[in-house]
Amino acid sequence: MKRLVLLRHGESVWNKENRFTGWTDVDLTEKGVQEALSAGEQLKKAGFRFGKAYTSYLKRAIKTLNNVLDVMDLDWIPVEKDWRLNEKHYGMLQGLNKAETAAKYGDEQVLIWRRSFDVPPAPLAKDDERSPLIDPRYAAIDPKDLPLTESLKDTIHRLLPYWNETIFPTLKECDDVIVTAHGNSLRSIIKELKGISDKDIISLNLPTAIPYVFEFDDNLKLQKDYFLGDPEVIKKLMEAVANQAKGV
Ligand SMILES: O=C(O)[C@@H](CO)OP(=O)(O)O
Repeated sequence: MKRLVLLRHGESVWNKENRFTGWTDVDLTEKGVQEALSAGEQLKKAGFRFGKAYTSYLKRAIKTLNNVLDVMDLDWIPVEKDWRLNEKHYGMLQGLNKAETAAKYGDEQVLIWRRSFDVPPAPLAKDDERSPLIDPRYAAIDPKDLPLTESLKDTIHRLLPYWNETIFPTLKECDDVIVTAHGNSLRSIIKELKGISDKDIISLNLPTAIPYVFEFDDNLKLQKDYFLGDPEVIKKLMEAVANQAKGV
């Protein structure tokens, strides 16, 4: 049996402040660190032995992974960081409070920006100080590939080649693989793995730091998928994510 774990980072400072984050490189809160540590404990208890890990270029995902691997005494395993696992770029919404934005533009418009398949928020200006085009960490990447805003469709477009060519084939060599990333970059992978339609993906909301396990047979055919933890608690956490952008 082969197992893939998808893990959204623990609570970040901007999750706590209920702000759109996207590519902004905010840190974990103390609660976020604790969430990551308890995800590590759960994974250890469930007998995972990761052979390889993948994460994004953003510290909330990187530090979540480091905390998980530390608890599991797996700090030594190869870790690959890639910008294509970054969160969906939220354009001009980055930094804004979600509930205030919903109060201003309406719940429905904000739901479209957050969860519609192909409607991106307004883009950052090219010379905005937050633009990835002037951030040294993306200097080696072709500027035409760097987003100033994204819809989920755009996130999938940049992530899927990396998923298909690099992450997924790792399961041929390693029985257990972990990916720590972000709500929407992970929704992109889940959509692909489970064949979820463009319409149905709208209602999938991922809670922070709850391991989502995918089991495959030796031919890498998906057998089952499940979250580690109490289903009732997880359902409530998912609803809370969905409700973050209700107008105040
Ligand atoms: O702000 C963000 O970058 C994401 C994830 O936290 O938010 P949302 O759930 O609204 O897509």
